[in-house]
Amino acid sequence: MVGQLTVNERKLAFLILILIAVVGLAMAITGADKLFVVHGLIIFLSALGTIFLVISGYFLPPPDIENAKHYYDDPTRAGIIIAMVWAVFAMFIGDWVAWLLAFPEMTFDAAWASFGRLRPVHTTGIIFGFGGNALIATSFHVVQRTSRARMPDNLSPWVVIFGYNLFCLLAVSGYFIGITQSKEYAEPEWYADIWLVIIWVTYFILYLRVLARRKEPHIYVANWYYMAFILVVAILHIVNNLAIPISLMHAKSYSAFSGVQDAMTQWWYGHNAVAFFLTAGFLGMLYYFLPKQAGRPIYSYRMSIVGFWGITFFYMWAGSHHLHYTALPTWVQTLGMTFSAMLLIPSWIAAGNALMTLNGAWHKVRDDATLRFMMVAAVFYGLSTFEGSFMAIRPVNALSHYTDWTIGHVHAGALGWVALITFGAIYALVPWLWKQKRMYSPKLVEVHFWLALSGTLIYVFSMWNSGIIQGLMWRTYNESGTLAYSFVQSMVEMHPYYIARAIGGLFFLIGAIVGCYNIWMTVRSARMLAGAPEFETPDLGIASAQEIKAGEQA
Ligand code: HEM
Ligand code: HEM
Ligand SMILES: [Cu+2]
Repeated sequence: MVGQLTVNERKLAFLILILIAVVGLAMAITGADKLFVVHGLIIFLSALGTIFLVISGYFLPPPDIENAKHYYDDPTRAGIIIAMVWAVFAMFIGDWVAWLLAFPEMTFDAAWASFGRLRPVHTTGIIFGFGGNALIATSFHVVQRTSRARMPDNLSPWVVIFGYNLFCLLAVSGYFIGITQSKEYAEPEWYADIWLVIIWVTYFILYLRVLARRKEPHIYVANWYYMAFILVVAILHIVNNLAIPISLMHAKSYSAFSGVQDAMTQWWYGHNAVAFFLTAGFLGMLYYFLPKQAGRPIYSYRMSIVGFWGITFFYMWAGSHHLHYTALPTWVQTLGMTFSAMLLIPSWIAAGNALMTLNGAWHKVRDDATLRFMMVAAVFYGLSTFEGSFMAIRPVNALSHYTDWTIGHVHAGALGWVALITFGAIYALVPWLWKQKRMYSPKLVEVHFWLALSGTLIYVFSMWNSGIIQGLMWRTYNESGTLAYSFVQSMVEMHPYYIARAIGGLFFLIGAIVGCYNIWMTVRSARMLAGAPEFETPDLGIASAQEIKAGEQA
């Protein structure tokens, strides 16, 4: 990593890290509560560790000029590996939580192992650790290729990757020890939030700087999706996390909002985190990697643009579907419901566009598990958005809300769509980046595919069953007008489904571990072949963005 930095960049990296270390140390020394001290130490040690990394390469010869003519891919390589580490960690915790729900005694009487703490470790680790790193890594790749422009400097992408992972580390370590502001998907406290703002703004500016250097007149549609992801996540994060810390030496803060305004702000955030983190960013991934891997232009470039504006506009208004039958004014609920129904149109435009792109390449879908990952992801994207629009209808939500149906919907999107498209993109990207003809073992990609697909189906089907049973049991009355079942009776009914879900999750986790092994072996064989003539990757084709776009004319 350091070998690629110029002398000035090394100095700057050193200074920035010293500054972070000082802040961490100050937090640790002045902290008025123990939790704050622990986080100060984590910041201090992370910066210190990275300083050693920089120092160890400080006197390496600076990069040659030749190098600067190539795309800068080291941060992408690092980002992919970090994403896979988060994947295994957070899926392991997810499966643990799944077993915990079936066997509640598994907490061993330890606070850190309770459901309330492990669950956000799973959601944050998987969405932000796995998903976020994969989005950052692939966006660096895509923006350089489709703009035919290199990173403007070598330091900024590393700042983004280091800074972002420090944020994830603060978040996840915090939940274990009991730091949370109790806002779903926005649990980290004020100092971590401020740090993320700095990193996210750096990321957005970096993205714009690459685009400003572009030699391609057109800005390819994948970049629009990635930019919407970066920009909107910044807005959501800043507004939802407005809070006042009880002091500058405490980890705790109070939200600037209260009551129903707080709820609405939170679900405007939570819903649009789904929209712009778990959807727009991954659609950017889809629109680049699927046509590339299929070797076909996008079916309709116009549809991809129309879909973009539909998704960005409609999603913004739909957040209130998380607050049906609450103190929120009915008209706001109705507004959210209406926009959720309309959302189906741009969602299916995107899913349909992806599937139609495969026309003429279906034999490749049959033979190539990487492409099949992407194809199935598009199908699950279509399914989960249909389900979401349906669940947003108020009377339907009366049944689904508070039940496992929601969890089933979440994981149809999260496993079926987000994780599968990511694995597809990573399996395409790893051989390109490490200059190999293909993955170490295409057989293992195939094995991963079937484990992931069966795991997803088992997970989603068991949650649909359990969710609908729960919903129906909770609303069944007997002749005297009282509830026919107690809550515990419904819990007993859930037990077999919870075990099934945990087994499905285990399949999914094993698949991810197989993926790690395969990626590791690909990287290793690339290292062993270092010095041998490089395989010319198809991806370096200059006119790539143009070719992918050419769909309509063809
Ligand atoms: C090995 C695979 C996985 C397993 C076993 C698993 C398991 C779980 C469990 C047990 C819960 C708690 C459910 C509850 O509160 O009743 C949960 C929640 C959640 N998981 Fe996963 N998960 C997995 C993968 C993923 C992935 C890949 C993502 C995202 C990309 C994800 C995102 C979420 C989200 C957003 C929630 C919160 C859902 C809600 O409260 O509505 N999970 N998961
Ligand atoms: C047209 C698109 C979609 C619509 C209209 C939609 C709608 C909904 C609705 C109505 C709920 C239930 C709210 C409740 O009863 O509490 C929900 C929950 C959720 N959906 Fe979707 N959904 C869509 C797509 C997706 C996708 C693609 C993903 C994931 C990649 C996703 C992730 C989630 C999550 C994480 C939750 C749980 C939030 C929570 O309570 O923690 N949704 N969605
Ligand atoms: Cu929503």
